[in-house]
Amino acid sequence: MKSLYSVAEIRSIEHALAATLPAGTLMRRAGEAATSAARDMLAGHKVLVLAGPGNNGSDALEVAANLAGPDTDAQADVTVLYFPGAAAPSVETAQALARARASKAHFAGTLPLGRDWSLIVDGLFGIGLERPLAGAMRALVDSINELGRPVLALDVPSGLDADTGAVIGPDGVAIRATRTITFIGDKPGLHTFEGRDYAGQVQLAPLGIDPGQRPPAGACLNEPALFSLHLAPRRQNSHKGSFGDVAVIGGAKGMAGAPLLAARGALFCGAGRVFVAAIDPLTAVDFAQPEIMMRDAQEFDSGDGTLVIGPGMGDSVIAMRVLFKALEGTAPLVIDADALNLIAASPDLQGRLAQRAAPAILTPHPLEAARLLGVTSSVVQGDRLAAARELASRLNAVVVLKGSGSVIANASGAVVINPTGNAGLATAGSGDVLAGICGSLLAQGWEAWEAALGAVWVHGAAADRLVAHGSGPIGLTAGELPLAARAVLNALAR
Ligand SMILES: NC(=O)C1=CN([C@@H]2O[C@H](COP(=O)(O)OP(=O)(O)OC[C@H]3O[C@@H](n4cnc5c(N)ncnc54)[C@H](O)[C@@H]3O)[C@@H](O)[C@H]2O)[C@@H](O)CC1
Ligand SMILES: Nc1ncnc2c1ncn2[C@@H]1O[C@H](COP(=O)(O)OP(=O)(O)O)[C@@H](O)[C@H]1O
Ligand SMILES: [K+]
Repeated sequence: MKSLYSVAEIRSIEHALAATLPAGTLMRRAGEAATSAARDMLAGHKVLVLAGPGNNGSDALEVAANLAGPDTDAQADVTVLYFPGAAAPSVETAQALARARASKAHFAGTLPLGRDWSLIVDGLFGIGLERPLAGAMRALVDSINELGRPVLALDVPSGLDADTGAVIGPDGVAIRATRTITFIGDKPGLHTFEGRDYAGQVQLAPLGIDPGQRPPAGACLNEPALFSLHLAPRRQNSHKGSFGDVAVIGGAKGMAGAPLLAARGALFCGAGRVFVAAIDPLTAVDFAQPEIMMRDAQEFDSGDGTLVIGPGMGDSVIAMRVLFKALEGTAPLVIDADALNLIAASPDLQGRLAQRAAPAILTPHPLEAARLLGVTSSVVQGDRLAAARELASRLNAVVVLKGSGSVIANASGAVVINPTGNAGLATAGSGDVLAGICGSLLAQGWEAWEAALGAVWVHGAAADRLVAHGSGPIGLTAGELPLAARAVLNALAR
């Protein structure tokens, strides 16, 4: 399992280890691991090392000392910008500082201009960041980001909250890294919200601590192992009834495309039969996808099939009535888009949803999640893990909080962050396709938790596959996702 540790969890691991390891051991190991990552990235010899007042700065000073070396033929020409704190440095920091000063590294007072840095090492702040970067430090971070040179961040890009992936603000700044080498355990903030943009490629350096010495983490990264129990090649002796029915309920006037996209997501990920039950039926057949059966939502009886409710559904009286009926019934549900907004506006519907025994997956984007929680979308984005956890527990459902690094949570408090997908998905209709894939996996007998994890993984990997083949991220369309998702799912099942 790819565990993700909160700052509090890292601190408690650190606390437990302090009793067993000689002082400074972890800092030296962090310095060595980061030095080797820096050497790996270094194409040239001019290195700028930014060292802050805490232990993140000590790690950086270790890197500076290692890269510059005491000998004249050391490979790197290292410049250090060191920011001592108001308090006296710790014994470890003082040792790292003495090592760096004894090396060939130059200490500068301000950012030297006109130097073509081969690599910048960011050791300003790690998990000890307490407030937004201000003054000279803020200006320095702006200048570093403008240089556009390769940056290796130590532990966490400075300015980023390791728990939430938010740049500490308001109107905050953070180092934009090419790569982040993170120590002891990986951290959620590197993988969601702004974290993916600021951390770049994430590398874990466990510092010699074996996983058995670490307590279970509160979150983890999504990976096929988490849903592989449902991945299997199809039996030859199967028929369409073996793979379930999905009915997508939605499609108010002017929004017919949304349920069709969801239906295609469901069809191409293997549901046996797929229906669109439209609020305002416009067409008897989808000529581009004649396999999809078109029905009128008011007359439709889904039997024991899976319902995907909400895409393009609107907020009419008919939409409300159909949603009420779905919540009263016992069908497995995927609840998306307008259906989420209707539920957000009705404490009665929220109560009914929470009381249901049948599985439900909710797929809100941040604004929909905010409406459900009665807060603003910036509050949701400010702590995506907490928001997803809270919604799952309040509404007794599996929740997929969408966006860069989608967060999947369940009512028992499990939280997973999805690493697949890219900004090509920031296009109308891609969420509809995701809802359809969720419904498809539910209809094929997957448990709600694994269906959500599998669908989010496959949906993101489909977008990654399209980008790898040149179809995006700019201009990627939601309609291209179902075919790519099919390829990803079949590859996984093999
Ligand atoms: N947890 C561990 O066991 C290990 C931690 N290590 C390093 O230690 C780091 C944590 O060290 P610290 O707890 O000293 O924290 P940091 O080095 O992240 O920063 C804390 C210091 O910065 C000050 N500060 C915080 N925000 C500020 C701001 N916005 N402007 C100005 N000053 C600010 C604090 O008052 C404090 O002096 C980790 O990120 C990692 O790099 C590694 O050496 C390996 C082992
Ligand atoms: N920048 C991004 N990086 C990764 N995934 C993204 C990004 N932007 C959007 N997505 C994904 O695309 C989908 C968009 O869904 P949604 O916002 O509901 O759009 P729509 O309602 O138009 O279909 C979600 O699965 C979301 O996680
Ligand atoms: K840092």
